[in-house]
Amino acid sequence: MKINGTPYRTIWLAKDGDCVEIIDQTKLPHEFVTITLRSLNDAALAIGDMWVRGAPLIGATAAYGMALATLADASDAALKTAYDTLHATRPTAINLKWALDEMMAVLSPLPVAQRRAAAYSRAAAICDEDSAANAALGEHGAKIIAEIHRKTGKTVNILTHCNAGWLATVDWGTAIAPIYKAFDAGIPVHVWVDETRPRNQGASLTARELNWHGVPHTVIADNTGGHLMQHGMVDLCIVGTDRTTRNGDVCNKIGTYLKALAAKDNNVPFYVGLPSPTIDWNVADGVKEIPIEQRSAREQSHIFGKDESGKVVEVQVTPDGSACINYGFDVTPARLVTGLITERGVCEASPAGLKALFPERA
Ligand SMILES: CSC[C@@H](O)[C@@H](O)C(=O)COP(=O)(O)O
Repeated sequence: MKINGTPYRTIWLAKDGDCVEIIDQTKLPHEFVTITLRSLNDAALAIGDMWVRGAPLIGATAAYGMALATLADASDAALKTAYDTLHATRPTAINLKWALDEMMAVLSPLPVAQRRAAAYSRAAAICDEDSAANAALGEHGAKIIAEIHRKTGKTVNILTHCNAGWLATVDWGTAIAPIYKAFDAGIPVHVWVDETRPRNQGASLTARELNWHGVPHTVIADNTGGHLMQHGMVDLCIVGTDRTTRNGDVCNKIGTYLKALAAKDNNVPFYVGLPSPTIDWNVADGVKEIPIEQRSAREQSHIFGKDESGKVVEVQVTPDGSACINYGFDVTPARLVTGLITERGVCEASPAGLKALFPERA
């Protein structure tokens, strides 16, 4: 996507052909800074400390992390260390394991001397595949938005949670890709952006990228969505996901479940955008089986923002001594999901729906 007319992806190979460049998302929305990753450990830090985040981008960064590891050592033992190091960074997004497994499947059978070139080639392909899948799911999802506009003749109001735009992927985004495609096709849209405490990915990242693209949007406190839905101010919800089970349960940023409940109560369609590497075919019951990341309590007790002088500062919002807990994700059961928007089309959030689109996985 473009930033002030310049096309960007969220991750790309540096000019030297070895290092990898990323956008430091911890600095957004106030500063645009890129970081050069030079080693396996840099890639692991980038994922763990959320310089990059969002399930597809976590996967792409892990793939390049494996490639960076081969610069130092491409032996079987070194690959295993790289796999384990990267896999331990964040537990919930299945794209991480998917990308690592893809890399291992390509690298393990090769002689050590051929692994480095093969690793860079597969990592680049994973990035291209993610971009293409998201563009395709965007086209499918845009048809849903277009249909609502055809029926109402009015601006389509879409609520989204967290950041599932191009910053969360290699390009295009998942939940936001349909919005970009609809907007670019001239359909009038307006996005309600949940701020998404505690890390504020909505307020800082979704708002930032919608703003870059010129898409009309309004940032709301996380608790506002239900009220808007009761008053007919939301035509549909679209969110992303970090892991969707073969039954269609959707794990996504904490607070997604409450939005799905409110949507159900108000007959607002609730869609989920996802490229197929986000489907965990090994898991059926999302509530029971998906590991939910718990991050530092400091992300709950403190908040970053820009002060009057333009300096970015961190302030404490809770009293000294109050305990905080920070669950990163929750699971929305399939029964609350209207449909899954994938690169192959839209399906019901159910085993049958997913099997129909991905018969080779049945
Ligand atoms: C296209 S991204 C889908 C999800 O990864 C996104 O909605 C999300 O929850 C990201 O969480 P984050 O903790 O910022 O990595």
